[in-house]
Amino acid sequence: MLSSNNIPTNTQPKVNFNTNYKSYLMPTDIPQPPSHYLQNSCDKQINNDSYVTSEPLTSSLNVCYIGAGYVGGTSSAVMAYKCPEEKVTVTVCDIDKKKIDAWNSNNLPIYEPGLEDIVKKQRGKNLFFTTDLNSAINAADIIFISVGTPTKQRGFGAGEAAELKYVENATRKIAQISRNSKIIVEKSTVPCRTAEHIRTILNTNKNSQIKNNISNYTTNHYIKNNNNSIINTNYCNISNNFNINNNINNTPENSNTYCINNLISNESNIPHERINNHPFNNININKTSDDVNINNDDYTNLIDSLSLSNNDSTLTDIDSCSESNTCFQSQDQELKELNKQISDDEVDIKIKKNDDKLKNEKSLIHFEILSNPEFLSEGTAINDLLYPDRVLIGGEPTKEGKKAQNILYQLYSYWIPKKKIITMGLWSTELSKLAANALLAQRISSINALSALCEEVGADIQEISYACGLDSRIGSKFLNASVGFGGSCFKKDILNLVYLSNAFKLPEVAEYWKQVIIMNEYRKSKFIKNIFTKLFCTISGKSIAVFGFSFKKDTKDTRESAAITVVISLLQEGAIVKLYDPKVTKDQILFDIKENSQPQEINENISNIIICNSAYDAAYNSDAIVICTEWDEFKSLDYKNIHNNMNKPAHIFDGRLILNHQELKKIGFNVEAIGKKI
Ligand SMILES: NC(=O)c1ccc[n+]([C@@H]2O[C@H](COP(=O)([O-])OP(=O)(O)OC[C@H]3O[C@@H](n4cnc5c(N)ncnc54)[C@H](O)[C@@H]3O)[C@@H](O)[C@H]2O)c1
Ligand SMILES: O=c1ccn([C@@H]2O[C@H](COP(=O)(O)OP(=O)(O)O[C@H]3O[C@H](CO)[C@@H](O)[C@H](O)[C@H]3O)[C@@H](O)[C@H]2O)c(=O)[nH]1
Repeated sequence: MLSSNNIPTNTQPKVNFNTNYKSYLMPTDIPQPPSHYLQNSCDKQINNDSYVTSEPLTSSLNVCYIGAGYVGGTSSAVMAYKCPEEKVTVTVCDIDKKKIDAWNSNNLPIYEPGLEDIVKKQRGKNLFFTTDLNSAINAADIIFISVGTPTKQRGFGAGEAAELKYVENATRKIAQISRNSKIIVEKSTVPCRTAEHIRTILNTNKNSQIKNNISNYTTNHYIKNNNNSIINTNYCNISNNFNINNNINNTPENSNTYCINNLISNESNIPHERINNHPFNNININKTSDDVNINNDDYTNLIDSLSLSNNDSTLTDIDSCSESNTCFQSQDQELKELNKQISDDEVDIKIKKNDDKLKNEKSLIHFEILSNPEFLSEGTAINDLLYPDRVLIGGEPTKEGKKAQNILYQLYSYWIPKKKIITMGLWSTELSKLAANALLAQRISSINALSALCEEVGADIQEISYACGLDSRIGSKFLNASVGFGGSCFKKDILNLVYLSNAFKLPEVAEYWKQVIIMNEYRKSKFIKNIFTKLFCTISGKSIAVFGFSFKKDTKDTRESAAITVVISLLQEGAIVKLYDPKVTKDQILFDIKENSQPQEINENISNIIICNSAYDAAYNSDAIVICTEWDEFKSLDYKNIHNNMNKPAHIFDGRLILNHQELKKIGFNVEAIGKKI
């Protein structure tokens, strides 16, 4: 049985929230839903009935997640845990072997309360982690794309737009590999209308389409070939190592792909955009010491054998041999057999026959795209996935679209009350995700803007939050003032919204949302400036203990953590930073400091940071404590003892409002906190 020790539990009395559940889905040790869970179902149903039917899933489902990060790893595990093992198999794949190895080990790549127990329970039963994308994609009925969509660093939209190359790569991979129809689900957070791009890429690159292209090009090739002798003077080095991947690499230095492209374009004058779509752009032909020279006949036969093969094994062989030369060996064998003169007529007939067959095959593959954004928060991911406020399923209002929505709806209803599963249009679903994050972040920036005012006028931001939160129209959540919000999502998703607004020529809308980020940066810098001022306007040579480095408690994720900005600023002022975080590793901390330092500062910054094993070690002989993350353990430290071992006057700067400030004052600390005068 599952040990629920680390799975988030709820102390509320058990609620039998869905009597339709089969008993094996509700063993008694599964964490129970929060008491409000069933009562507050969504106020407004968006025409659910027109999208879904009550048909249950009739056959078993193979689910694949592409991307084994925070979202792919946790949501797949919960899906495997909550669905019947004999009905739903979940395979999570990633190109990062280290990450997959970690998912398959006792040392998971991410920390989330409750995650380890669930993974240990399901792994090897109906939950699998693999780097074998091809097999996972091939076997899947439903594929969730859960790769990263960070802010673009270069080129158009740099600093604002979402980097969609990982989504596109995953999509192209699906197109290349798929041999049957699939439902493709956008799980990653993407800009509005990305589903349209995914659909276009899939439909123009599906495997049979690729074969069609090959055969068309081959036709050109032969005709050209017989009309002039260019090919006779061209020799092409092709290694015996085929590797289908998504990297289009046209540089002559790196790959012979260039050679093949040149060959094709020189010969047949095919425009470059067509070359870019050519299947050989998806076949990376690496140079190795085993390079072989392929002459005209072998080359044409090679194309012939690729394009005219009646079964799928040729491409499958190539797919599966990315790290060995076995495929080419068999290819080579095939070439020898095929190495005979074929008359033009024969070729044309052969191509025609295959084109008809392939066109037929192509028409059978259908990809239906759904949008199903994830709303989990780090640190509470398992609870959020078990008891989400809502699940959005966006799809096309077509027969196929509704059918696909219905399948996903049925899958989720294994553990989520049906009223919480909302079906709606694709674009609304995509935008809802950005909107939700923008609204949440906006609340924090609003309260943080007020906190700055509180510090000047003598009001207390916690009292303001309490007073405002009691208004049921406002609500009390996400009104905690802090040193600033962090995490991998808020900033990037708002920037994405800003980019989208500008792209649609709505500069006022863009400016409005941008202000949420400007306020967040302001909140961090005001906090840092206060530390500087209260330490007598010089920090140089002083020891500052920093408590917490992750962007919030209960996660070891440090992406966009406010602590990074605080620590870098302290180091820039010449402080010795003694840092303690209960979960973040030393390597991660040093990586973040290096990444965020100016090149000329890196060495000095690294030599002035000491990673400590406890809060007590960090505070020992320090001049000040700076709380950056609200880890629970910081609330119950022996601050009297800590104070005794600090340089005097001992300062404490509470960037998370988690400490008892009056008690600390009594001990003798100089206490400063966000949004109040102590
Ligand atoms: N982290 C969160 O709390 C959270 C919550 C909700 C939504 N999201 C969104 O979900 C998406 C994923 O976020 P994350 O935090 O899980 O990212 P992550 O960086 O933790 O994981 C992404 C994974 O995708 C893998 N990957 C990239 N390209 C691949 C490919 N072609 N094939 C296979 N694997 C590939 C990477 O190796 C990486 O392991 C983002 O769009 C994010 O905005 C994140
Ligand atoms: O009142 C608050 C609440 C949060 N924070 C900070 O805001 C940041 C984000 O916190 P949170 O939203 O809890 O964590 P995330 O994991 O970033 O989750 C957000 O981003 C995810 C990725 O898109 C979404 O799925 C979630 O719904 C959304 O809450 C953290 O630094 C928190 O410390 C505050 O300062 N004050």
